[in-house]
Amino acid sequence: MHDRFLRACRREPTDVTPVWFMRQAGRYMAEYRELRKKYTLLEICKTPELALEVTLQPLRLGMDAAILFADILLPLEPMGAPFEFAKGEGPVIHEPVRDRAGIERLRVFEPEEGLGYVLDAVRLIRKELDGKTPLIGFAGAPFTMASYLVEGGKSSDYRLTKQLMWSDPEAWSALMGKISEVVRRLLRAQVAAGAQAVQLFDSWVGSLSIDDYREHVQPHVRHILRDLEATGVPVIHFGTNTGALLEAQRDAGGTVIGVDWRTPLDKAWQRIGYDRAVQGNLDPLLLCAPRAVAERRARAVLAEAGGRAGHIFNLGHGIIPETPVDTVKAVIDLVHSIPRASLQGEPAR
Ligand SMILES: Cc1c2[nH]c(c1CCC(=O)O)Cc1[nH]c(c(CCC(=O)O)c1C)Cc1[nH]c(c(CCC(=O)O)c1C)Cc1[nH]c(c(C)c1CCC(=O)O)C2
Repeated sequence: MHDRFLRACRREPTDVTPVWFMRQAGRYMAEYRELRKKYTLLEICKTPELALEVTLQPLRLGMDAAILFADILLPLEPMGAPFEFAKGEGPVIHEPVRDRAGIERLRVFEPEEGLGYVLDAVRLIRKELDGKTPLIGFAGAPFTMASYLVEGGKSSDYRLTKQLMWSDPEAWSALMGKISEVVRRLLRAQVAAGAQAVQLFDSWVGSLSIDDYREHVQPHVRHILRDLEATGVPVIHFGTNTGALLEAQRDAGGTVIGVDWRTPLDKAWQRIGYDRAVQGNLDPLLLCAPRAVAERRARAVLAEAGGRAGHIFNLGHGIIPETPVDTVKAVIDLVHSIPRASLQGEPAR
């Protein structure tokens, strides 16, 4: 069993630092682009054999974990808010939810009924990986999901989302409550189907002040994470632009806290506390820099982690489509070439 990743989640010592990348499956890989000529993104997500194929594609580069191929928006359809991935625009939610009536209509569904195909994919991938590489399941966190539901798609300032949050806190709380329960059940179901770790993506939560996070978001995230921690499976709690929120995110829960590249990893870990594992935090754009630069910065991330048990090397956000595969492979090889013990006591900067 290839268990570096799971050991690091539990802060147990490993030979070298485990590494995987958010969005490690996707358009930067020729195999993926080839498959996308024949199928839409949703068709791939809804066909377990195709989701399996795409999940496995990046593993030839040597990652220490696989991540289920799916999307954080998939629960919106069974909740009663269908959407599509429109060419060039990203996700489009057909009827955005902006008032009490819309929130009341949203359904809290049973994952085996509403998202059976995702759970079938988890079972199929687990069987195929046969214990060799651990499988990470995932879901979107309530604020990030709500931002798509309310805005109707991507947004630069989350104006409508914040307006709802401030103008009708009761309705906001009902919305967040429904999404959290959907996400809690979905992650529980993924664990029951065989996911060996789960990650909660709160990609856009960094747009909030600490006060708004604590008042309007943290209780809902806690509802999910406390319950998942009780399964004994590691839970990764991730967001971007979260330099001001790290302690509050830690308080909401998570075995592993994801850190983006704007906060140096040594400083972040000190603030989070060494009783949690950390994941991160190379700037994903560095994978598009000259290889020597990418490698130098990757070494700096490892030095900041200081060889402490409980660091999972990753990017601070997802791989972008323009990334050269060779650089991805070079960084994975570099991380795997450095014994963890040799990093101990090395000055970080
Ligand atoms: C915000 C968010 C979404 N989806 C996701 C997030 C959180 C992580 C993050 O912040 O990047 C998470 C996600 N989406 C996808 C995965 C698969 C697993 C992986 O390899 O990491 C994961 C973990 C597939 C996907 N989901 C999507 C792609 C794009 C590829 C395609 O169109 O084929 C992939 C591989 C589409 C997607 N999905 C989403 C958007 C905004 C878009 C369109 C923007 C874009 O084109 O990149 C919502």
